[in-house]
Amino acid sequence: MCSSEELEYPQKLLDYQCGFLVSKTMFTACELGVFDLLHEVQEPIAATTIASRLSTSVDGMERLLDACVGLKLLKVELKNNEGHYSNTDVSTLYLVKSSPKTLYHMITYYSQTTYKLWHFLPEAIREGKSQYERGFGISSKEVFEAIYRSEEEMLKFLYHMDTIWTICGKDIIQAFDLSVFCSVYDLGGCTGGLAKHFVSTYNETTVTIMDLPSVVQTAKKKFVTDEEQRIHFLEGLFMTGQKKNALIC
Ligand SMILES: C[S@@+](CC[C@H](N)C(=O)[O-])C[C@H]1O[C@@H](n2cnc3c(N)ncnc32)[C@H](O)[C@@H]1O
Repeated sequence: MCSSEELEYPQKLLDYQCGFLVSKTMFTACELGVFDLLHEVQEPIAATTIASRLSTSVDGMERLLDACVGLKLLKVELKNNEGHYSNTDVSTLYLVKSSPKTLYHMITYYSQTTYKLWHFLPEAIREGKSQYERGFGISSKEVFEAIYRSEEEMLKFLYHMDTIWTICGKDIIQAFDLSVFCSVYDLGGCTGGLAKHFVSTYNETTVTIMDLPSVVQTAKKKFVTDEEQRIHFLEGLFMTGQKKNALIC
């Protein structure tokens, strides 16, 4: 049932209609390095300075900064009649690239990959298939071949996946009592985001991550340190219909 307010004024629909404008404003500020610069300078600075440091137009930057103030991603104060901008506490924690809790990698993935693919949502619904071919010129039937179309793209995806666990991993692990399991296999365990929370919550548990060889090699190099000794890796393929590796859990 709709409320009479909703029938009088379609606020929800207007919000849905404009949702992508909000997303793209935050994505753009992240990608251009606005939050990183403001974190680096550690004091409120004018739009002209920000535009010059980030090599953008002044007019465009002023509009972006004011939109970010409206979205509460930035703060502004007047000094000599000129707006000076700084990060909010939330932006410092989640939007600055160097923060341990940064969403930067997930945001840039959404901006550069997910956003582009969602442009073809009508085609995806009509055809019932992913739109990597239209979006990125990759015709593979295997979606992970498209996602991992280059080493650079694979790394971007892995950082994107890892970010999710830095935000909600602890809550997910603590939502269940998993203490009875001393040996855990994480199929498609990727960078070990879940595994790290597992071994830090349960002192006796070992986790074996099974993933594609290239992913395992990158995870070992860039995401899991030697100190995390209770995390092991297994290279292989699952669900391909090919009997390349037997996996017994
Ligand atoms: C959506 S990601 C999820 C990653 C991880 N479970 C997480 O939550 O962060 C799916 C994972 O499955 C892996 N994967 C996809 N197809 C695979 C296959 N045929 N064999 C092994 N791993 C595969 C990918 O490399 C990726 O790490």
